[in-house]
Amino acid sequence: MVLEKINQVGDIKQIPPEEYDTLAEEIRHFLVEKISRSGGHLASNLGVVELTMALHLCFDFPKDKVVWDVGHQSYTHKLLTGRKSGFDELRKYGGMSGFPKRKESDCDCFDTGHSSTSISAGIGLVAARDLQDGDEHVISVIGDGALTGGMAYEALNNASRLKRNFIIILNDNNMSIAENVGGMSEYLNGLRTNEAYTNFKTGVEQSLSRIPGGSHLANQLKKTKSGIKQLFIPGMLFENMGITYLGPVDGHDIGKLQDILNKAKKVKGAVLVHVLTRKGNGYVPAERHPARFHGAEPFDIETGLPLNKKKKANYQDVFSTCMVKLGQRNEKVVAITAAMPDGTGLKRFKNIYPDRFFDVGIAEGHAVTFAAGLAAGGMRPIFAVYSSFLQRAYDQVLHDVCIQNLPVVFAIDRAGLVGSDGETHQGIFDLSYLSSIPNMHIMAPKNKWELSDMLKYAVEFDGPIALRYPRGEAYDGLKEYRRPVEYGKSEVIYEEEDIALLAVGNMVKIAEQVRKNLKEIGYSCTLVNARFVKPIDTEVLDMLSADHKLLVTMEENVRSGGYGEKVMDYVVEQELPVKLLNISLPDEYVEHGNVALLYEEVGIDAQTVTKRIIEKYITCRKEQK
Ligand SMILES: Cc1ncc(C[n+]2csc(CCOP(=O)(O)OP(=O)(O)O)c2C)c(N)n1
Ligand SMILES: CC(=O)[C@@H](O)[C@H](O)COP(=O)(O)O
Ligand SMILES: [Mg+2]
Repeated sequence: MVLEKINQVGDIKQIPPEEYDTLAEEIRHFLVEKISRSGGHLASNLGVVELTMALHLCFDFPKDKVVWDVGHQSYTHKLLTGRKSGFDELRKYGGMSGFPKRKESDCDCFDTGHSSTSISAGIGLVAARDLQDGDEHVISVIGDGALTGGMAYEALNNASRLKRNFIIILNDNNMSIAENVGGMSEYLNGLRTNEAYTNFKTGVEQSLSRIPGGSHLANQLKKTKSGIKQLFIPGMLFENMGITYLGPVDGHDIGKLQDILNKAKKVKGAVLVHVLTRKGNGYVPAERHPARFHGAEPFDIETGLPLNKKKKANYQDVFSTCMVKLGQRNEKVVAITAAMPDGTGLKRFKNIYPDRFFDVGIAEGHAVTFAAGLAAGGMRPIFAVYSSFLQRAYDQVLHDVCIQNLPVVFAIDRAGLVGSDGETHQGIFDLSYLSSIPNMHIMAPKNKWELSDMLKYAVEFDGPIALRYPRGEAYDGLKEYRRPVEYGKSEVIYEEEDIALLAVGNMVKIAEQVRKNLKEIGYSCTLVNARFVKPIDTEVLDMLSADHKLLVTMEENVRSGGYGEKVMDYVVEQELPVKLLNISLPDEYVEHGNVALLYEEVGIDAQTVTKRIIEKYITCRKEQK
């Protein structure tokens, strides 16, 4: 086994070139085998095996720096930098992250997770290097999908001013998670597929070189600003911006990759190396279904089918069905995604109403302002977006939607702990960052029927409104509690005395279990489904504080700026005679791991909450005596 010889960074340089192909094959085999058990980002990683090997052959890590955009494709890099054994605990709590982490290795120079940051970070590393007279190479590896994100353009705009070497590798597999979209994708398609053009260009160059003075003419033409230059230089867009373009090159040919990277090293200023790869390369199911194998659940290697059969509908399935119905009922309804049509459940809407569906690319900020424009133009836009990805559109939500009080619906998916993707992807801040914005309204459904009811309510609502729901299986309990959604009103599910649990969204399910535990040991306990986080239901707080000793707020969001703090503000301001317990996440980042385990870690599982309530209740009683 060649892979056995790879135990630390630099080991690949001892491997003879004739063994490179075998090593690539073994790495693929290793990745498929490990990810089939742990789950993870398979297709993107299989696509960059040779590219990563070439990088490690041409550069010296950790002295040289590579920034992986999104970072979901960094598995081979981890493998080549002494982290082989980490794959047994990949994405598990306490185990190796699925993304680059500075704390994991000195070969990871910059943490990523959200898209389109690598060129900015790379330029920062270059500036730091130059200010300190360093001589290391800085390389940013960005995918064609990530190149749809606005930050990447802002960074390219800046990169043109660089005087010293900075290498941008465009890993173009002609795919985002789903099909890639937009003008840049079209442009890259032109560069990658226009073989006739490439042949024509070479032909013209060769013909010129045969006539006296022809080579000189060819070189002169390359230097002009004229349109004829197009005949010689692909990647004109980058060239015209002052960024040298090299390629396209076959990203599965290690020799060619080494040649082009060695050329790129010598360029003064920013250079973009256009590398063509195939997502899922070498594993047939992933080649055929790159979207399904983008972020794969554990699967059977032979068939490629998931090992765990889905038993119940996900929130995303429920959302998908509701969207189709809403689209049918109201032709003003339009749906927007920022490159996540599959994950958010908008694919069916896209297929049925293609004209009212917009995939804007990995461009959350643009998506929000685009939605604002649609709303200002009389449509009812629903932007389905992961909680953590909406973080980067804060100003657009405030400046473009909320100041104008426009009726945009934010369907905030993956709200709460998402699990294996870890700290960059946990959706635990949205209640805080949205609720500080005037005019914004926020709801959270307790179960799948309420998601549907809230979505209908939101589409009719005249102003900005968000509903947040978690990743995965939709709760199908409490079916009989389905009173109509009313502005700012919560829903009292069980009414007793002493302790009142006020739970937000999916925490209602946990609160049910907590209530059961408390009742088993003799406590009397009310359960309220908060429904609205903004505005909070003050009437229910007035009512509960009259005949309860303790109000317990429960939410899957950080404490600062969350529901519990809003309740506390009100209770304190009104001097209500009741004690409070705030169950929320600590103001910290939560690492990767199984969600049930993370619940225990952060103390929002039913058992821990029950224990904390009993302790608090006992203290309250003592104080009252
Ligand atoms: C801000 C943000 N939005 C959405 C995502 C989800 N996401 C992760 S990878 C990806 C597609 C990236 O495509 P590309 O850069 O081409 O990489 P590939 O998977 O094709 O290698 C998306 C949309 C993200 N990580 N960050
Ligand atoms: C890397 C990335 O940002 C996405 O691929 C993310 O991992 C998707 O997560 P879901 O599996 O929750 O759709
Ligand atoms: Mg891609």
